[in-house]
Amino acid sequence: MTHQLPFDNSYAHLPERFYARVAPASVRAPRLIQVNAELARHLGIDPQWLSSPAGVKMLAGRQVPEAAEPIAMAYAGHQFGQFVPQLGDGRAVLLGEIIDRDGTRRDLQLKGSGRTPFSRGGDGRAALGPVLREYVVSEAMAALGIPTTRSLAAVATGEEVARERMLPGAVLARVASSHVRVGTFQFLAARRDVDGVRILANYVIQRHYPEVARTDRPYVELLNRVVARQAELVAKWLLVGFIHGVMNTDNVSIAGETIDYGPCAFMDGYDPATVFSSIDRQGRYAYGRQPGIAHWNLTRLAETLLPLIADNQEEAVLQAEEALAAFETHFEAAYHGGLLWKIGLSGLLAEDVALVGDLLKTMADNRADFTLTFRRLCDAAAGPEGDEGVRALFDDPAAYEQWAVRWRQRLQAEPQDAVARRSAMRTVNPAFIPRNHRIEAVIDAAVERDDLGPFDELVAVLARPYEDHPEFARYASPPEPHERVSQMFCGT
Ligand SMILES: Nc1ncnc2c1ncn2[C@@H]1O[C@H](COP(=O)(O)OP(=O)(O)OP(=O)(O)O)[C@@H](O)[C@H]1O
Repeated sequence: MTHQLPFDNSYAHLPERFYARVAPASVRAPRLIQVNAELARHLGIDPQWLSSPAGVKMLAGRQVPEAAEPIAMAYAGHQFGQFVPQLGDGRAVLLGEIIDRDGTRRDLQLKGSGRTPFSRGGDGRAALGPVLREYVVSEAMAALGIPTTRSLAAVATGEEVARERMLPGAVLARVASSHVRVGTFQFLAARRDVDGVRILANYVIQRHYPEVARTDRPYVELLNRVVARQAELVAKWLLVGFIHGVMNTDNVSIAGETIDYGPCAFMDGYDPATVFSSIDRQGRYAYGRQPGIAHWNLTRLAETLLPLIADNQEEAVLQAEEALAAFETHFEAAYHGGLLWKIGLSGLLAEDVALVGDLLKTMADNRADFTLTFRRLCDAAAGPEGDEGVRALFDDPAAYEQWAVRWRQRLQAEPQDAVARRSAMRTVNPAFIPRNHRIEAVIDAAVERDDLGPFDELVAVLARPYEDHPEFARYASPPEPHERVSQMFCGT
């Protein structure tokens, strides 16, 4: 373990037009909120050092480590369908890259660490609430097995930020397999910088998809890989009831990780039209629209790659369209396959898609809690004595019972030991998700009472989401009517 961070940087050596060199702003009185010790060790960083005054200074941007080459990355993006040619890290600084224990290159970025040349009118800061939200949800996603950026640490800055009112400020140390976004390609393409797009594409291939370098059509193969990863990612979101909330092209990671936990939320009662973001008035990013939006975003990526795919425009378009068309196949396979696992089936028969579709429809009609329904189905799969728990989640219990008759018949066609089936189902149906009302309570305690106890506890519960923790059963429950959070502000 070294006290010097083992940086090994690559992005900062790309052409200077891809980013701006910056220094994180110094903050007055940094105070550690949390260090993710396991992740630190995985990166070869001593968690004790990271928690020490020297480590906290680094996390707060007060002391830049020797081998760091801090930069703010440039990017553009379609925000709610509107193209903005110049966004970029307005409040984030990429300190450098670290090769982790598995040999994977990871970015270490400070989010909320001050103004950069891309800040536009913003203050470059982050408020404590959104930092805690991103920490909780990104770590929960990782524990659920969903590709995501990670949270290495959070520090309070001891300074206030001006939002709808004055709020305590914080910085999040975020780790990602890279921060290259669809918007990074768009930034270069919008400037007709084909050479830049090629350099970026080659960089991404080398970093994330080295296998395509040896193919005859590396750029269309790159598109194929990104399409497949995004399709699988969105399927995984749907399978746990996750709503990203702000699927702008600047929030689509080329590496296929979930990035930017702004107005995100997990559904309680199942309803595919659910929207949480207060600024998403049209429901553009509703739960059920996420696959279509992902495809739309990937089409924007494809447009930037056309000049690299083929000299002949028509030929390039044909190849790109073929790559984009594969989205649906990847998505359907991942989504339907995942749903079947969730109801205890591994083979796919023709009628299975309808069977699981009817369950979802019944859940929607009855506003059944998404997470609890599937978790309790694990017990019901072991025998009808488990039905009671599921039935109780439906306004009309008979609707569930009718479905369960068909389900049991279908289960019999795939004989399996009841205990084994229940155990297998419990590995894909979490008991704990970061429910919105719980996150709000954590933020409220931290911001209003300077009490981080609820945050620590929630992070600990969500680290093992597939296990029962009877002492934390209250975290598994949906909100009571008075606890329900129906809207999320983009609150930054
Ligand atoms: N307080 C702020 N000061 C300066 N720029 C900001 C601020 N808040 C957001 N931005 C910039 O506005 C754009 C959109 O913000 P958004 O909230 O989607 O991103 P973010 O949460 O800051 O970053 P990321 O996507 O890296 O998680 C980004 O370019 C971001 O850097």
